Amino acid sequence: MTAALRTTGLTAGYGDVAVVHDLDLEVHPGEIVALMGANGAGKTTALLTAAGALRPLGGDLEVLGTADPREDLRDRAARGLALLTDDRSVFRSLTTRENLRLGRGPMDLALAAFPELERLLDRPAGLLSGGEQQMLGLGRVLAARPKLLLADELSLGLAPIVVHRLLAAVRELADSGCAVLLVEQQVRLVLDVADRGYVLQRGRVALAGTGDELRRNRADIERSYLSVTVEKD
Ligand SMILES: Nc1ncnc2c1ncn2[C@@H]1O[C@H](COP(=O)(O)OP(=O)(O)OP(=O)(O)O)[C@@H](O)[C@H]1O
Repeated sequence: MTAALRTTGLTAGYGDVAVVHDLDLEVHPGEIVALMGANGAGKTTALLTAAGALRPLGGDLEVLGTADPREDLRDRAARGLALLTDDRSVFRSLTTRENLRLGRGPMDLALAAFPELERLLDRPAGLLSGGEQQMLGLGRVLAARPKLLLADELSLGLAPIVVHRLLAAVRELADSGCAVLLVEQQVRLVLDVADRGYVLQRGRVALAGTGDELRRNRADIERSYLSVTVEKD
């Protein structure tokens, strides 16, 4: 099956400083792929480069069947990519309703995924709780029925019960055929839903495997965050 996202020997970073090196990664329609690693490992840099918000420094990048390094985030969004950043991607001064109207999909689909948003429709998004803001950002994305979702730290600052709710919605989206790349530090949470995953260490893939393989290596992955060498079983 054709990958929705494929990087081959990708180098990414800022200016001429590379922080992600030689990254080979694939995300296929219908699967959730976790990109894990400690603070500063290069996860966000890889995600933003795949989205088109950063230009690759080298290597190849294919997004939804097109390998054009001149494409930016706006081009890719028009072709079915959705990016959810760790600032929750909501406009704080606009109401929930206005935020949903700015999305590329019908508001009803967002409200079907997260009915709790209904009573918050007239409230400025900046006054919503962290979990509600994340539901709003994700709901707007789900409503657009993207072909490829790139999400950064969905769990940031949220209670586990809210994170499970968000991840369940992401699972449903993937089951409907969307390819999902989830950047996440919290290994245990993301491996509950991931089909495959990669662990980055100082900008390089230290470990890659299926969800089952990675779940067996959970403790090793967590130790790798403390810079202990990761080895497969
Ligand atoms: N705008 C920037 N300019 C220069 N260097 C940056 C910039 N943003 C990030 N970096 C550096 O790139 C490296 C990788 O950062 P990145 O944000 O990709 O890591 P991360 O794995 O997502 O970490 P975290 O989990 O803490 O968000 C870090 O050393 C960071 O300091």
